[in-house]
Amino acid sequence: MKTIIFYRSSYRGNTLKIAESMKDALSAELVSIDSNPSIDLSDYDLIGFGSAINFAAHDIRLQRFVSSQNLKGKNVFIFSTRCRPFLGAYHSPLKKIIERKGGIIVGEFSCRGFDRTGPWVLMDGYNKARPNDRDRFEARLFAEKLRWKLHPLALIYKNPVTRCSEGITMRRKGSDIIAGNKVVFLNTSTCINCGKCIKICPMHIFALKDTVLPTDEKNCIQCRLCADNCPTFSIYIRESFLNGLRIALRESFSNKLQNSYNNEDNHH
Ligand SMILES: Cc1cc2nc3c(=O)[nH]c(=O)nc-3n(C[C@H](O)[C@H](O)[C@H](O)COP(=O)(O)O)c2cc1C
Repeated sequence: MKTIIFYRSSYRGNTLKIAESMKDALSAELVSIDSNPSIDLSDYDLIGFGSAINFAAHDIRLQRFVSSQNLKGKNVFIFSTRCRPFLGAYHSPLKKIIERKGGIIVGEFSCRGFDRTGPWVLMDGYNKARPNDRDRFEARLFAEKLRWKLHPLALIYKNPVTRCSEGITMRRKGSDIIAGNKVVFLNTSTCINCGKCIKICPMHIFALKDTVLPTDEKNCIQCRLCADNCPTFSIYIRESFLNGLRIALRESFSNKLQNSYNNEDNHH
């Protein structure tokens, strides 16, 4: 599926982070509209447009760029980063332009982005460190889902095949498959089974069954070595107070964590 993503990310590069995650998942070309691109879109099966929300709508330059394109019959998705916790009608102006140009909107995505303008200066910025790993993970899932939705065999083949092996909780999110349950989330659609996480995890929570899976996530200590070293950003660790508590209890009242750490042969 030939895909191109146009973006503008002029404030902090927030939207670019999201665009890059989508680019990877869709094997897309990524083009900044600041380079004044003049590209014939007739060859493309899917076209993405994304920017910050600036004053309750997509960046005005992106809106103008979209207005100048011929999108007749084209599948289009849009995305944004924004400061406000909820999206509301922020996407409406761009959606109207796309519809006017004959495009078909097949998906939309938005997440929060760091903002240190206006009142947020007082607290040295709002949405600190956003988009974060989870936002990028969600962006990839969104893109994967689009890929499946637009697959020529999508009607017959409604969900991607699960590469599940016994004993692993599989969580369905839309049509994407995530292995793991509460702590370690592995996007099996994007995982390339390189085994880097198996090698790097000090707690030996990953194992190669038919494919790489987090088989022992209860022993995860949230060190993030796996997520930070995953070449396809397919791992997300849910850091939470409860998980911190679980680790502390396991460490204090049993030697399960120590055993897992010491057991070099565990699951390899
Ligand atoms: C000039 C300006 C106007 C903005 N207006 C809004 C707004 O109306 N609503 C909102 O939620 N965020 C608003 N923001 C926050 C940006 O949408 C947010 O920081 C975004 O992630 C920036 O993305 P970028 O780094 O890709 O440009 C505004 C930021 C700037 C700089």
